[in-house]
Amino acid sequence: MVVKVAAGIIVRDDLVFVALRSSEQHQGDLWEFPGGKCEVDEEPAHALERELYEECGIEVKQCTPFQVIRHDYSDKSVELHFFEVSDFDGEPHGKEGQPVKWVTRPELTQLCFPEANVPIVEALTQKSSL
Ligand SMILES: Nc1nc2c([nH]c(=O)n2[C@@H]2O[C@H](COP(=O)(O)OP(=O)(O)OP(=O)(O)O)[C@@H](O)[C@H]2O)c(=O)[nH]1
Ligand SMILES: [Mg+2]
Repeated sequence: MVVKVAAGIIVRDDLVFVALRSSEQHQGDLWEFPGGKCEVDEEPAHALERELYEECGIEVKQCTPFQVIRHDYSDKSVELHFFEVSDFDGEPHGKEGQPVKWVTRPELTQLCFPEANVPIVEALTQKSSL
């Protein structure tokens, strides 16, 4: 079974917002682009809006599909729908108590992300992206 996930690359002033996954979560203690699992029959864009409100307290106003990545972890297969979120209401924060930060795109390469995110970090650190 493949788990469908929506995740948001929240961008403002050329900074990107990232959050730390808790140690209890799958791929714990790694940085992530906030988001979560789609519910049954839920469109990824809808899941994105719901999850970013739940986890970061923002209302998405503008988002663009960025990349879809299918990845098999040893314990789980995921299909990650990444979106660029370029406009939103509210100030993103760790609404569930998770550590968060804004980083420059080059700084993304210094952080540990789940394996599935490697192509995303590469795309974001290429000069012409976003
Ligand atoms: N949100 C998010 N999940 C990611 C990323 N990369 C990645 O492999 N995942 C995987 O996608 C899956 C779903 O994410 P999630 O744990 O955030 O789901 P959720 O918010 O619904 O969480 P919950 O099950 O704790 O309620 C996890 O297996 C996680 O390891 C990422 O950048 N952001
Ligand atoms: Mg989540």
